[in-house]
Amino acid sequence: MSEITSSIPLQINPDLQEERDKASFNVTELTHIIYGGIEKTKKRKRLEKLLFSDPFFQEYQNVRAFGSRSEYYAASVKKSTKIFKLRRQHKWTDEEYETVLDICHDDLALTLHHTMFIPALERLATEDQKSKWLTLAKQYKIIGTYAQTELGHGTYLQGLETTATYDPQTREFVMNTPTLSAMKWWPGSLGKSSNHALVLATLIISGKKYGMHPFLVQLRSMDDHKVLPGVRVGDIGAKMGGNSVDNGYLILDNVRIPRNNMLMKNAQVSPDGKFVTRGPSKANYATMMLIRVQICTMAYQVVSSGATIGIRYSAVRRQSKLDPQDREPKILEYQTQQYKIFPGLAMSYAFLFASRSLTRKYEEAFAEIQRGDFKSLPELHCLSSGLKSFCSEHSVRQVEIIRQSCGGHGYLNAAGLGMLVNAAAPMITVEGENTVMYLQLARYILKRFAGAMSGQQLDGSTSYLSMDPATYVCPVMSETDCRNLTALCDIYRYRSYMTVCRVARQVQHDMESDMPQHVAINKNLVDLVRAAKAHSYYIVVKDFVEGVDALVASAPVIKVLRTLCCFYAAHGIAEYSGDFLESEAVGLHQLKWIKNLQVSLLGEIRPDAVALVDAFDYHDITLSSALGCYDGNAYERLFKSTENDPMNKEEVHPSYYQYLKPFMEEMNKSKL
Ligand SMILES: CCCCCCCC/C=C\CCCCCC(=O)SCCNC(=O)CCNC(=O)[C@H](O)C(C)(C)COP(=O)(O)OP(=O)(O)OC[C@H]1O[C@@H](n2cnc3c(N)ncnc32)[C@H](O)[C@@H]1OP(=O)(O)O
Ligand SMILES: Cc1cc2nc3c(=O)[nH]c(=O)nc-3n(C[C@H](O)[C@H](O)[C@H](O)COP(=O)(O)OP(=O)(O)OC[C@H]3O[C@@H](n4cnc5c(N)ncnc54)[C@H](O)[C@@H]3O)c2cc1C
Repeated sequence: MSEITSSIPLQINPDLQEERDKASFNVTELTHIIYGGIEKTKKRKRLEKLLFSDPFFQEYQNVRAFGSRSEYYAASVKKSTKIFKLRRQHKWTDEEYETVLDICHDDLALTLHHTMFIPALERLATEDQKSKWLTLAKQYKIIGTYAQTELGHGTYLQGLETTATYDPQTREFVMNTPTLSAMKWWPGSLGKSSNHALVLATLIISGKKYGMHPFLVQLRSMDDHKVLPGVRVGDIGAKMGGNSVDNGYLILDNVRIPRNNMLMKNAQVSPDGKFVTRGPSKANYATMMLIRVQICTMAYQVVSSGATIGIRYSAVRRQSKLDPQDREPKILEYQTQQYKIFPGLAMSYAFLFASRSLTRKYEEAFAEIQRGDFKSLPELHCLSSGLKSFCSEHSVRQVEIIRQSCGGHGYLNAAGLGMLVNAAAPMITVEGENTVMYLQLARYILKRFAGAMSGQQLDGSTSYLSMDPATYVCPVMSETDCRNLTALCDIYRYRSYMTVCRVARQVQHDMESDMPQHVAINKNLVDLVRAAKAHSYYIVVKDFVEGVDALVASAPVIKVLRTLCCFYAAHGIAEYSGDFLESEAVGLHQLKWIKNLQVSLLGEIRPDAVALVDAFDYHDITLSSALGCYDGNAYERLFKSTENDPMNKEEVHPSYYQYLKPFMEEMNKSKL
C-alpha cells in the first residue's frame, strides 16, 4: 500500500522554517509598519479570525476554482451579502469595512455598490439627496452601480450618447439610449445584481446640450427584482478574470425619472428648466479620481501577493544541481530566479510607500475641495492618472513574471497566480485606459514645463521642472555612491526632466513649423507617454526614498528597506538603461556600476526574502494559493486541491461510456 497521502503536515516545511530562522530583522515590527501600527494589525487579525471562522469562506474557494460561472456568481453574491450583514451586526466603521474588503482580496459580485455607487453619491449628490439616497445605499436598502461606459465610448466622455432630456411640463428627465453604441456596457454589478444605477448621461434642456451629468435610475422592482418597463439589462458575458462580477449592459427607452434624481451638487436644473453650475466643469469626474488613487493600493496588494507566493514556493522547491556534491538546491538560490522575483518584492514596498503618499495627498486635497477650494485638483488629477497607470502596468507585468518563475505549477489555478494576473489585468483599463491617463499627465507636465520656461515658480510634484539642467552632474562618482538613495533619486529626476524637455521642445518645434497643434501632439504621442512614465517612475522612487527616510524603526528594519529601495532604483535604471543613457542622467561607467550593484543586491536580499513577504501577513485564504501557503507544504496542498476537482469525482468519467468506449471498440474491431 502506497504511503502517499494528501494530508497536510502539521509542521512548517523545514526549508521555509530555515529561512524564517535566519531573518535579519523582526518580521512583526515590519508588519506593524505596513498596516499602520500595532492596533491596526491587531484589528485586522481580529476581523480575519471573525471572517474565516465561517466555513463558507473556505468553501467559496472551491466554487471559485471549480464552479460554473453562474455558481461562482451566486457564491459571490452570498459572500457580498454575508459581509454586508456582518458590517451591520458588528457596526464596523468605514475603515474596518475597508480592511475586510482588503482581507477578502477578490472581487465581490456587489463590489460596485461600495467601490463606486456610494462614493459617487457622496461626491455628486446635494445634502438633501444624500440624506435620502446615500442613507438607503449605506443601509443596503438599494443596491447600485456606476453606469458610465458605453459600447461606443469608454475613454472619451464627451462622446457619450445616452441622453437625459428635461421635460419642464412633468418636471422629469427622460432617459434614452438612442443608438446601439449608446448602450451602457461594462458597469460592474449591473447585469443581474443592481436595482439602481447612477447613469452618466448628456443633459439636454430645450434642445441644448449641457455635458455629462449623473442621474439616479431605478432598474428593477424592489418587490421581485423584475426589470422595470423601458429598461433592458443583462450580463455582457464571461471575461478573462473577475467572473464573479456581473458586468452588464443597459438600454433605456424613454424612462422617466423625477427632476430630483439628477445628482445636483455640481450643477442644478431648476423646475422651470434653468441650468446653473457650481465649481469646475470636471467636478463630476470626482469619483473616478478616487478609484484611480485606490488602484495604486490595489496594485501594491496584487504585487505583494504575487511576491509572497513566488518567494515562499521558491524556498521549498528544489531543482537541478548547483554544487555537484550537494543535494538539489532551493530554486531561490539561483541568481536568475532571484532576478525574476526580487523586482516584484522591491516593487511591493515601493508601491506601499507611493500609494500611501498619494492617498495622503488625495485626502488633503479632498478636504480642501469639500470646502470649495479646488486649487489642488489639476495636480491631483494628473498625479493620480500617472500613478494609476504606472502601478497597474508594472504590477500586472511583474506578477506574470512571477507566475512564469514558478514553472509548470505556476500555470495551475491552485497556484493562485493565474487568477491573480487575470483579476488584476483590468486595472490597466478601468478608470481610464493607461495610455490615455499617461497622456493626461503629459499634457499637465507640458503646461508646467512651459510655465517654468517663462519663469514661473512651480510647486508640487512637477517643481523640479524649473531646475537648471546645466548644473546637473551625475551624483554617482564611484561604485559606493550607487548605494546613495538620494543620488539614485536625482538620477531619476534628471532623466525625467530631460525626457520632458525633449518632447516639449519637439512639440513646440513642430507647431512652429506650422503644424496644427493636434497633428504636432499626435506626432509626438509615444514620447509624451514616455515622459509621463519617466515622471511617474521618479515620483515612485522619490516616495520610496522619502518613506524609508522618514521611518521610525529599528536599525535592522531600516537597513533591509534601504537595501530594497536601492535595488528598486538600480533595477529600474538597468532595465531602462537606454533612456537613462540617452538623457545623460548616467554615463557608461555609472551604468556599469549600477548594473553590478543591482546583481550584488540580489545576494543581499536573498537571506531576508521570506521574512520580507511574511511581513505582508496575508492569510492563506486571502492568498488562495497551494504554492504560497504559510506552512510551505506546497506539494501536499497541490495534491489536496485535486480532491475537490469534479473531474475526479468518478473513477470512470461519463465521457468514457459516451465516446471513448465506442471509439475504442470500433478501433479494436477495425482491420486497418
Ligand atoms: C488583489 C486584488 C485584485 C483586484 C484587482 C481589481 C481590478 C479592478 C477591477 C474592477 C474595478 C472596477 C471599477 C471600474 C469602474 C470604471 O471603470 S468607471 C468608468 C471610468 N471611466 C473613465 O475613467 C473614463 C476616462 N476618461 C476620462 O476621464 C476623460 O474622458 C478624460 C480625462 C480622458 C478626458 O476628459 P475630457 O472631458 O475630454 O477633457 P479634456 O478636454 O481632455 O481635458 C479638459 C481638462 O480637464 C482636466 N481633467 C480631466 N479629468 C479631470 C479630473 N478627473 N479632475 C480634474 N481635472 C480633470 C484635464 O486635465 C484638462 O485640463 P486642462 O484643460 O487644464 O489641460
Ligand atoms: C473589468 C472591467 C470593469 C469595468 N467596470 C466599469 C464600471 O463599473 N462602470 C463603467 O462605467 N465602466 C466600467 N468599465 C469600462 C472601463 O472604464 C473602460 O473600458 C475604460 O475606461 C477604457 O475605455 P474603452 O474601453 O473605451 O477603451 P478605448 O478608449 O476604446 O481604448 C482602446 C485603445 O484606444 C486607445 N485610445 C483611446 N483614446 C485615445 C486617445 N485619446 N489617445 C491615444 N490613445 C487612445 C487606448 O489607449 C487603447 O489602446 C469596466 C471595464 C472593465 C474591463
